[in-house]
Amino acid sequence: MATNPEKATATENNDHLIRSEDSQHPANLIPELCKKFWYLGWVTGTGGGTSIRDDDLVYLAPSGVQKELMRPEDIYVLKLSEQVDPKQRIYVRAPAVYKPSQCTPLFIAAFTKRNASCCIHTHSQWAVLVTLLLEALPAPSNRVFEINNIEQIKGFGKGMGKVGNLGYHDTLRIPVIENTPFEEDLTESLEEAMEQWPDAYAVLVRRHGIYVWGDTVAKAKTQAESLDYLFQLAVEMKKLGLPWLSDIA
Ligand SMILES: CSCCC(=O)C(=O)COP(=O)(O)O
Ligand SMILES: [Zn+2]
Repeated sequence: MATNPEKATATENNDHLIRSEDSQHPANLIPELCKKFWYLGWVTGTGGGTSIRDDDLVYLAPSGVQKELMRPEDIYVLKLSEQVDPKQRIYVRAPAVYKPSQCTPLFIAAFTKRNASCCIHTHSQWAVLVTLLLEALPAPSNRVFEINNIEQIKGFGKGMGKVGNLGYHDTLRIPVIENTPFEEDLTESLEEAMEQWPDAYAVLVRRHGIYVWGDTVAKAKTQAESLDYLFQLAVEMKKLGLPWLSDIA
């Protein structure tokens, strides 16, 4: 069932939460990152977005805005510990003119279920193409992207809370969930995929894009970049008739 959020209000203005001279402050970093992601084709036409958690505070973009043109004053802030009902979010800072991102429950899932500090949602065409290539396969192969023996796989951690990164010969697996008409209705299947694939740092959404998270903003960003590289490579490999999995020792 769609739970399209209405305009959110905060009890107090709390503008100090989004005003900082520090370029690394989430309210400055989210617009900065989204600008970079727009140039990569990840947040085209208002799609996609990024959220950052700093301890209990979660920083979110508004819904339906040009993500590359956002400013710190457009950013929503909520306290994770204050959320009781997902349909009645409590914001500690909310811009008057917008609604919060439809991706809010999905970002929150990455923070609560994975203890992530950053979650990036892209509408990258490479991610979408990979889900389309997988769609043609029989179940359950159509529900996971797998690739091995490619150097860029080393860019991924072994799993949240685990030490070290994947090795060159390891197989990187990214689960795929089916799209829904409303973004927030993806939450249940995203959470199920997180349960089923505890070491995954990302979930692909068929014909839609991807959610990628990390223990830090830098890890979420570099993993999103590594994935996009691998998806582009995978599409080109498919065109050349090359397999994504190989048994090179
Ligand atoms: C053309 S974007 C449709 C909604 C979507 O998939 C998305 O990622 C953006 O949601 P938001 O509410 O953050 O604008
Ligand atoms: Zn989306």
